[in-house]
Amino acid sequence: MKAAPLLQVDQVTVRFGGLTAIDKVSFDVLPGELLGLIGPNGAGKTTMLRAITGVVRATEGDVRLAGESLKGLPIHQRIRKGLALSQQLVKPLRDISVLDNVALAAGAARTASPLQALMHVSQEEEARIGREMLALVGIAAHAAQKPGIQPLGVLKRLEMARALALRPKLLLLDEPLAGLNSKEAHALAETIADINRQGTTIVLIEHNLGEVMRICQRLVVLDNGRRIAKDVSDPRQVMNDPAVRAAYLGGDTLAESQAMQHAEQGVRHA
Ligand SMILES: Nc1ncnc2c1ncn2[C@@H]1O[C@H](COP(=O)(O)OP(=O)(O)OP(=O)(O)O)[C@@H](O)[C@H]1O
Repeated sequence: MKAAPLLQVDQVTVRFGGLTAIDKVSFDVLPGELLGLIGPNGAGKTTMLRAITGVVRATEGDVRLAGESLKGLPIHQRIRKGLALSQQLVKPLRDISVLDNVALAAGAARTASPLQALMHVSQEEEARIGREMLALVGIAAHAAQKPGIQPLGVLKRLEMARALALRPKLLLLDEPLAGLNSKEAHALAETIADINRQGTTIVLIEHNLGEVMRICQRLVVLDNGRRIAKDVSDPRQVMNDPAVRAAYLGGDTLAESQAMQHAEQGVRHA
């Protein structure tokens, strides 16, 4: 029997004034999955993540986590229910250590505000979770250092560790590989696959299609706010779908043709 979906996005529409950024999009995420959410620039990927986490309100439709509707819930309550978003822009607290940044997030998972998290009694437990998460994302050696001196690759991993410290049922990753060179991107993609193998369900937004196809089990493709491409079991087949090729190549921007190149390299190397 097929497992019940962990996340159900049901006919979600998001409008900004006259612009429809998401148009009646539906998809499910199964427990344990690593699902890629892809599409060319402006397709609506980030808006979809924001609608899931409650940063923007869906104009229509519903999002359910473990069967429970999130309609009307503010961001912090959605986090309590098991969502965590790791953002593209990395913004750690610069004056405390890498470990304390993660421990603070672990505390915030159990209290209502960052201030309460700071004063939380079981700081040892939070530090333990912090160390565990830093090891999981591969930056345990940086625990005592300040974020200010860390390269982007480490900061991206720190951002991921902070999201994981919330012990989410579902981790949403918004372009984690952006700005990294190909070697760093490959290594971080491997870490994301590892996090998934160790039990975290993940939705990954990413333009680096080679890495997406290497690590994702299934893809949802957006274009102009709509879902395109059939649901196929092999993500590498998705790039053969004429609608997907047209969506990526139709824009004719450098980024999009690079995306296709990445995809083709990914298929060759897989
Ligand atoms: N807060 C907002 N107000 C008005 N329009 C918005 C807002 N956020 C996004 N949009 C518009 O919604 C559409 C989808 O944008 P979105 O950022 O979700 O796309 P994306 O697929 O994440 O793109 P990219 O890959 O370039 O990050 C775009 O036309 C964008 O200009």
